[in-house]
Amino acid sequence: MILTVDDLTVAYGSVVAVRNLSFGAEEGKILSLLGPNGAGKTTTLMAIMGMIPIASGAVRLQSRSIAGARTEDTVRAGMTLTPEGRQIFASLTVAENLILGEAGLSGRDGGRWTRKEVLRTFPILSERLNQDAGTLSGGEQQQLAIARSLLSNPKVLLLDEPSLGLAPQVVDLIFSLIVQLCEHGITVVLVEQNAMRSLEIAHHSVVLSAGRKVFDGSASALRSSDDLMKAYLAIQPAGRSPETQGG
Ligand SMILES: Nc1ncnc2c1ncn2[C@@H]1O[C@H](COP(=O)(O)OP(=O)(O)OP(=O)(O)O)[C@@H](O)[C@H]1O
Repeated sequence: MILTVDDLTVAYGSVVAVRNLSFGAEEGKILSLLGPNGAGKTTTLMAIMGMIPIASGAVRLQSRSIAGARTEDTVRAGMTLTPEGRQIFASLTVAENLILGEAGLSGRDGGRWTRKEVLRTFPILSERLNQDAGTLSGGEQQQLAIARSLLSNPKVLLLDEPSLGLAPQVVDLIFSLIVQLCEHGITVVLVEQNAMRSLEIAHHSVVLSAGRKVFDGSASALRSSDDLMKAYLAIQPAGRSPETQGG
């Protein structure tokens, strides 16, 4: 396992959002982290990135303990989060947003994901380099957000709701890009409200409900369990359309 989370508990004051969560992400694979609204998915991603404190538990990236590490050190160690809502700088150009993605990483060994390589993977960004990021479409902004994350050359990329609010054909593009990243050897932890689509590309899945793990197994096993799909992802056996919302 390239990323191991062991007995993680995270609380906001007296509200325990994630309780005794353990899971592992296998190198070069896609892990789909699912669950209804408020299940604790975003909290999990932020806690393992060191963006919010953890109450207890261990997090290891390539066997190295990163629990409690500063986010920038975790990024340097090889794990990056593309947050929900993209959080690009709207009033800066695409090029400036990419430069910020590279900032602070000087001194790190060069990796595959140079700006040139990123622009090759996301060609639309090449055409938009001098445009303010705020003028991009939702799908283009999401590509910019992922591109910026890639510039830190992550071994593990955490993606929080990358398809949120995008038109169906743009969702297709984003999902195919995620598969491409995986083919380049990047381990992806994918939080998605579009549970069915996510399970189509994922190898493994972990399902949370009210902060606790209720499933940990292959994506195909989850897809074929009508009971789990219905109970935790609100997907009826007869209604398994790609548009079904999964939390
Ligand atoms: N900043 C915060 N302060 C207090 N409670 C919070 C905070 N952020 C999240 N929570 C609570 O923690 C729990 C888990 O929230 P989280 O956002 O991690 O869930 P989620 O699975 O990502 O949900 P969603 O699909 O709605 O994004 C929820 O009960 C939520 O209300």
